[in-house]
Amino acid sequence: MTAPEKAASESELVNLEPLQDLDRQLLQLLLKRWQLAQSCSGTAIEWMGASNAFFPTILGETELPAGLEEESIAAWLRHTASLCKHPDVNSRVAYLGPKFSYSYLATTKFFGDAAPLAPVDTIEAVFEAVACGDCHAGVVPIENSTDGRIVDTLGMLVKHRLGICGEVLLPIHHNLLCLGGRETIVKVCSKPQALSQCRQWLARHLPQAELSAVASTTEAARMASEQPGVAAVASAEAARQYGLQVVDSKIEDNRNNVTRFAILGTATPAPTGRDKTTMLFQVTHKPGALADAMGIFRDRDLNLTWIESFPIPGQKAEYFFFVEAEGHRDEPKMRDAVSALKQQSLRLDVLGSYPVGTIS
Ligand SMILES: O=C(O)C(=O)C[C@]1(C(=O)O)C=C[C@@H](O)C=C1
Repeated sequence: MTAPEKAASESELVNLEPLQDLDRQLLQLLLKRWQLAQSCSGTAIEWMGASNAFFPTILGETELPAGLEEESIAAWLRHTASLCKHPDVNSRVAYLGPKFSYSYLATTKFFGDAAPLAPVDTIEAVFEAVACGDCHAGVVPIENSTDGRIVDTLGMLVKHRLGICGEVLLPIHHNLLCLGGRETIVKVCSKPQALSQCRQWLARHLPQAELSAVASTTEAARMASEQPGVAAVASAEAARQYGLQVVDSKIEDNRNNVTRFAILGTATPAPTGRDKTTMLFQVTHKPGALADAMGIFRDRDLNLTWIESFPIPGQKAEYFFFVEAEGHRDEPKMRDAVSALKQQSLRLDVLGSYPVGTIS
C-alpha cells in the first residue's frame, strides 16, 4: 500500500466512528424495544397487526431521501417488531408452502422474517394446524383482484369457524421459470389461481404448452427444477431458491394484480380507528331476505368492502354470504348492525374485526 493509499484508508476508518456510534445507539434502542415487548401482554397477531397498521402513519410523517425505499423501511420496521416479541415456541405461523410461495411472502409481510413458521401442503392443512392448536396463527389467500375468491379458503371458513384477526395485501408479480429457454417448454405448472391470473399471457406466448395444476407455486418451481421442459409460474424468490431462470417476468394479465390474505387465529385485535369486520351469514330462502340483510348496513351508514356468496353443501340454490364492512365490532354502530343481522339470520358467525391491510 502506498503512503497516500494508507492515509486515505485510515481517514475512511476515522470517518466510520460516527456510524459505529449510531449502530451502538440503534442496538440500545432495539434492546429497549425488546424489554418493553417482554412486559406487554397480547399475542403476536395483535402485536404485528397493530404495528403494521401504525407503520404507514410514521412513514407518512417522515420524508425519505431518494434511494431509500418506503417498502424497505417498512420491512426493516417489521423485522424489528418481529424480533422484539416473546420467544414462544408455540407461536408458529402455518402457511401454504414450501418457502417462497406467495403465502410465505404474505406471512413475512405481516409477521416479519423472525417469526417461527410452519409450511404445510394445502390450505386445508393451514386451517387444521390452527384449529388443533399446533400453530397460533395461519395465513391463507382469500381473494385476488384478477380472479376473485379463493374457493378452498371460503369452504374452510364455512367448515372450521376459525376467526380472522388480520389481513395482508400483497401485489403479485408472476414469473415464468425453467431450467432452459422459452423454446424448451412443453408444460407449465402452477397453482390454478396463478395459471388463471396469467391465462391470456400463456395463451399468447405458449399456446402449445400443457397447463398443469399443482398445490402451490413453489411446488411448481421445485418440479421445474427437476425436469427440463417443465416451467413454473412462481415468484422471483422461488426462482433463486431452486436455481431457475426467469424466462419472463411480470406475466400477470392485470398489472394491478393483488392477493388479499387472511390471518387466521383466536386473537381479538383492539380497535385502531381503521378496522373492518368480516361476517358469514345465512338468511331464509325467501324473496327480499338478502336485500333486508344488506339494508342493515345501509341504514347504519356502514360501508361494505366485500360480499361473496358460497353454495351451502348439499342444499340446492341456498347460499352462505360473506360480508366485510368498515368498522370494528366493539364500535356501537357495528355492534348494533351485528345484533340486527343476528335476528334475521339462520346462522351468523362474526369471523373477526381487525386493522385494514395496506399495500405498502
Ligand atoms: O401458491 C402460492 O404461492 C400461494 O401462496 C397461493 C396463491 C393463491 O392461491 O392465490 C397466492 C397468491 C397468488 O394469487 C397465487 C397463488
